[in-house]
Amino acid sequence: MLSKEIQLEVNKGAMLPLMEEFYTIQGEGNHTGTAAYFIRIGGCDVGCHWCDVKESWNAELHPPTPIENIVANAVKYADTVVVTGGEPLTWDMSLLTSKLKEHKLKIHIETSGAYPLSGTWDWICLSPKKNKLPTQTVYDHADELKVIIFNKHDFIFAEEQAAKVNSNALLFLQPEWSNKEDMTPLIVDYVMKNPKWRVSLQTHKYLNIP
Ligand SMILES: C[S@@+](CC[C@H](N)C(=O)[O-])C[C@H]1O[C@@H](n2cnc3c(N)ncnc32)[C@H](O)[C@@H]1O
Ligand SMILES: Nc1nc2[nH]cc(C(=O)O)c2c(=O)[nH]1
Ligand code: SF4
Ligand SMILES: [Mg+2]
Repeated sequence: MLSKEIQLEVNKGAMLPLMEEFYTIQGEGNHTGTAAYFIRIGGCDVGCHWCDVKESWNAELHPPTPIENIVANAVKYADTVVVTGGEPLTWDMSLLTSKLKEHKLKIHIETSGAYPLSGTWDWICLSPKKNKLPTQTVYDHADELKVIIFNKHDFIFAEEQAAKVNSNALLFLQPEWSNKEDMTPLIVDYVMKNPKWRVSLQTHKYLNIP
């Protein structure tokens, strides 16, 4: 149990349950291959059965950390920060993103969109989930839509989500990692037949980097 004072700071977004921070190469989506500092914030109740960071789900396992400390680390490494989780929009991202902007960092988010958009972002990657569909604000502001393909039905879900996202969003299909041998060939065929989509791979896993 957090003390009342700390809980209030977390509610404001002045402290956040930090799981890990690491400097690496963005492995997925439009910015694949580019250096970025990742900030992984704990807490997610979406419950994807194939989630590759289930350790992030329980926010209580991750220490409430002042955003000043998070920002002080980020500025040492890169000019681009990727905020991920867990589900970062569980929390109010306004204070974190305004502090990062004071240091002129480019700020990207990886989100399921399950909660309303908070914070100010240079790039929003929306990866929608069937269990808890995105809120309208995230569909409206997403820069890229990245749908995970675990089975054939997910192509139908991908088209439904593409119809909901704003018309400027870039469209990506990404194989679910444990099923990639079966799904990647289907994605390749699909993108050749439907070239508005692009292939996204989790390249950091092939490179054995975080
Ligand atoms: C771990 S999530 C954290 C951010 C946010 N909760 C979300 O789902 O977008 C980061 C990205 O990894 C993707 N992802 C998670 N598990 C995956 C898996 N097993 N295979 C492929 N992509 C996965 C998510 O869809 C999301 O795009
Ligand atoms: N290298 C690398 N790229 C990523 N892109 C999105 C990630 C995430 O977990 O949000 C991720 C990650 O965990 N590692
Ligand atoms: S929404 Fe993201 S963090 Fe949450 S369970 Fe799904 S993939 Fe994992
Ligand atoms: Mg990841």
